[in-house]
Amino acid sequence: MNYIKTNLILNHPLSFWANFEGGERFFWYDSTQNQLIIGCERLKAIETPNASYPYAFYTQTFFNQIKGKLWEDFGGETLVFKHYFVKNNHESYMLSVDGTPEIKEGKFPLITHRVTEKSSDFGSWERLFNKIQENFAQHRSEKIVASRELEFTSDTGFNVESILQKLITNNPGCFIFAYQKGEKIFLGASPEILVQKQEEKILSFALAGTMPRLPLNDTALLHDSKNLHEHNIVVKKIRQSLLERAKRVTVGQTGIMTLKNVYHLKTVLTADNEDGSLIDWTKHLHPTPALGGEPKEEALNFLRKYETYERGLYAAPIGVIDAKGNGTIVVGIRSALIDGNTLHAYAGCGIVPSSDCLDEFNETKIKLKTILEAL
Ligand SMILES: C=C(O[C@H]1C=CC=C(C(=O)O)[C@@H]1O)C(=O)O
Repeated sequence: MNYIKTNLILNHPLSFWANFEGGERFFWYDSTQNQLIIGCERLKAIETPNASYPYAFYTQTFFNQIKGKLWEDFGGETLVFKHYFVKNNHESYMLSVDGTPEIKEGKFPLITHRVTEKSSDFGSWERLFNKIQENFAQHRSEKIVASRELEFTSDTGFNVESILQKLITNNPGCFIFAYQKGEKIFLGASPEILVQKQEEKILSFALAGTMPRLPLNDTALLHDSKNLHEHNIVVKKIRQSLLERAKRVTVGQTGIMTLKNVYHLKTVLTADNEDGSLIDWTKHLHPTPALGGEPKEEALNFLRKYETYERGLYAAPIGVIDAKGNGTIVVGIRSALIDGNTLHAYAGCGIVPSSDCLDEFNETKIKLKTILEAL
């Protein structure tokens, strides 16, 4: 495809996004590299990212099949767009395949949304938690990542530009994403790389094990047996999955990732890519036991049966792939789906036999703050 490149300096990069109001569009900000990519107006869905398109936007739903109306026809495609805006430390430009649109500068004030929570049901969490403990008692699995969906409404609707700005400010070190199709927008700030490909180098984060960000918890987390167990299941599984396709795999030292409200245990794994595209690797790794459980199939069957709502793109692969096939796929956690005046927020946590029901419930509440503090 013949994309025309035009230098474009914007006072506010969201002006590009806002210019395509109501259309299909995606937003991607990698704060680790200070790189922003916005794509607007679907050109088409493609099978394999290739040199014809500067960037492809990839989403894969958590489960292969979608249940219910909310997530119907939303995600599960590799999309290329007619117009892109790219900004990094060196350049700021637009790429367009279909004429060069005029971009008007906009103003993007920060809004404080007044939201009402539909209900926060500890009873249903407790039932799910107890079912998981039964599953452990029957030796069917060793870890299951349970989640919650919460509904918030706002009489005035949701101002996506304001939410995105707050997500960026509040979450250094994270990947800020938004995908709009029709009336619905999925957005969030994920700290977790599922797989990153840079030529022949493959990288994946084992990110699991959490404590609230309070003094001394960073060191406590490194020595907490429940969290280390939860974490090591993920390290072991990702290492094994990488070894199935790569000869040399390196497991880094386990350390702490510090986020606005929580500490996580984090281990970086790297491998040499012998063959396989970023999408092949994504399909091979998803879901790690940081999002699904161990063993994978048992956890997936369990979650399908006992979680009462559809996960859609929550905890599922989402990211950007460039023309050379390099890119980053994160997992869509610390996220929400906005549908008109309703926002569905998601948060989960890894459950192991020694987990405590109330502690884990409280952990999901802290993780939900990523979204709630951006409203
Ligand atoms: C599933 C989520 O978090 C995962 C990522 C980091 C730490 C996690 C944990 O400690 O349970 C989860 O595995 C979520 O935020 O919804």
